[in-house]
Amino acid sequence: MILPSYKSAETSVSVQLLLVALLGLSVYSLTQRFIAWSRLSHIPGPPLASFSNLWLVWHAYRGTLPWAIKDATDKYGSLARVGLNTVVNSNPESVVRVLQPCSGFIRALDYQAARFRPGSDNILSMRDEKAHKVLKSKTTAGYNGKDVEGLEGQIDKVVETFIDLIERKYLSTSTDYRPVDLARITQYFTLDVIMSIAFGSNFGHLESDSDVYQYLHMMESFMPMVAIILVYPWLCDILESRFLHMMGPKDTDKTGMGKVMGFAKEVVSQRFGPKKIIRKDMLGSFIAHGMTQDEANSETLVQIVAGSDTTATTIRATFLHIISSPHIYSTLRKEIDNVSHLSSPVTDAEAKRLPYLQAVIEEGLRYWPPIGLLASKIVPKGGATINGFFLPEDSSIGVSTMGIQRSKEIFGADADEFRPERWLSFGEGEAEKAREKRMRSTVGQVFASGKYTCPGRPVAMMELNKIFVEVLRKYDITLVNPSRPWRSVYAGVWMQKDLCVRISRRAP
Ligand code: HEM
Repeated sequence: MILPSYKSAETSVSVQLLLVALLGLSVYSLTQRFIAWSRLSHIPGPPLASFSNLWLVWHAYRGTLPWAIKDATDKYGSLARVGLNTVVNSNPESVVRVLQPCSGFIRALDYQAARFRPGSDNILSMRDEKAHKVLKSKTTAGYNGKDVEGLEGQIDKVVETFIDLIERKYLSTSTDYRPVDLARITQYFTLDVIMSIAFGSNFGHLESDSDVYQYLHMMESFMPMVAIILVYPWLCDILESRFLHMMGPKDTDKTGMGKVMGFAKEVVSQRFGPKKIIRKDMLGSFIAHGMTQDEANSETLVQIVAGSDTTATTIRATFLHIISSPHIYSTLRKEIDNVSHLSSPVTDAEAKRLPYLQAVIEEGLRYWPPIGLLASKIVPKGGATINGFFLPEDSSIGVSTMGIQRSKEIFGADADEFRPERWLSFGEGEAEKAREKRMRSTVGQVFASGKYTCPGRPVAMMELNKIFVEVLRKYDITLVNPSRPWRSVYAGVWMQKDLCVRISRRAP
C-alpha cells in the first residue's frame, strides 16, 4: 500500500480550500447577477442585455448605439431593457416627466465622463441637483447668447470666413476640380463660431483650413473610449486617478485637448485678478453672474465640446439630405431666390420668415438628433412607474432619441424619410392642432427639456438659420460619391467625415 506523503496531503487541502473559495465566489457572483437580473426581469429587451452590459458595450464599440437602442424600443416597446440595470424610454411624454425639475430623477454616474478636468465638475458633468441649479443660473444668459455683445455680428463674420474659404480653395469649374469634405469644414465653422462668442477669439480653423491644434484629431481618438466608459462609468474613477491623470492631456501640451485647455486657462486668467479684462462674451457673462476662476476653468471646455460637435452634426446631416434630394434642393432654393430682399449674410429674423427653410431645419434636427447618448437618469427612492412598468429605485433610465424622433405614431408612416413638407401640411381643427403641437414639442426634445434643457439652443438655431441660405444662394453643390455619401459612426458624439462634395458657382 502506498501512503500519501505529508506534502501531498497539504497540497490537496490547499486545492480544496481554493476550490471552496472559487465556488463561494461563483455562488456570490451568480446570486448578485440573479438579483440584478430579477430587478428588471419584467421589462422586455434583447436577451443578452438582461444579464450583462455586453449588449451596450458591443454597440458602443461598433458606433451603432443610437440605432441599436431605436431597434430595441421599436421591437420590445416604449420601455426596453438594454443593460443589467438600464432601460431606455421612447415615450416623449414620460421623458419630459423624468426631466421635470422636481421629478427626483438625477443624472447617472455616466455624466462623470464629461469632466474635462479630473475631480472638477462643469454644468454637463454636475450630478448634484442643487449645485447644478446654481451653475445653471450663472451660465444660462451666456450660453443662450443673451449677454453676448454683438452675437449675430460675430456669427456673421464666421459665416463670411466660411464663404471666403470656399472661394479661395474649393470652387470647382469645368476645368478645375476641387472637391471638399463638407463634414470637416462645417466642423471648423462651428468651432470658430463657438470660440469667438465664448472667448472673443478663435483658433482660426477656417482661415487656416486646418485642425490647427489637432483638436478634432484628438476627439476622434478619444471619444470611442468615452463611448465605452459611458457603459462602465466606474472607469471614470480609474481615469481620474493620479497616475492616469499624469498621462492625460495637460494644459502645457502643444496640441489636442491639452492645447485647448491651456488656451482656455490663459483666457480665464486674464479675466480675473487686479488687471482683469472685462468682455461681454459668454465667459464674461458667466463671471458677471458670479462664476469663480476655478469653475470657469472647468466650464470653458464644455463651451467648445457642447457647442461645436452638436451643431456641426445638424449642419452636415441637413446638407446631406438637401443635396441628395432634387426636390428639397430646388424648393429651398426657390424660396430663397423669391424673397425680394435678403441681407448678406441673411439675418436671423429674415431666415425665420422662410417657412420651407424652417421646415428643413426642423426636419434636420428630427432626422439626425446630434445627441444619441442614453443620457441616463437614476430612478429616485421608492421607485417609479414609467410607461406602465415599475422601475425599482437606483435603476437607470435612458432615452431612445432615435426611437422618439423616428416614431411613426408621432410623425407618420413616413417618419424614416427626410421630408420637410411634414412641417407644412397641418390641416384645420382641434385634432390637427394637437398633432402639430405634439410633433413640435417632440422635435424640441433633441435639445432635452426641464432642468437639463440645452441652453445653447438659440445660438445653434442662429447658426443653422444662416449657413444653408448663404451657401445655397451662391453655389451649386453635388455629392461626389452618392453611393457612399459619408462615413458616420457614433462615439458619444457623431463622428462624421468624408462628406465629399463638388461646389461650383451658380450660373447667373
Ligand atoms: C443642434 C445643436 C444642439 C443640440 C441638439 C444640443 C442638445 C443638447 C442636449 C440634448 C443636452 C442635454 C444633455 C444632457 O443633460 O444629457 C444639451 C446640454 C447642453 N448644451 Fe446643447 N445642444 C446643441 C447646441 C449647443 C450649443 C451651440 C451650446 C453652447 C452654446 C450648447 C450648450 C449646452 C450645455 C452647456 C449643456 C448642458 C446643460 C445642463 O447641464 O443643464 N449646446 N444640449
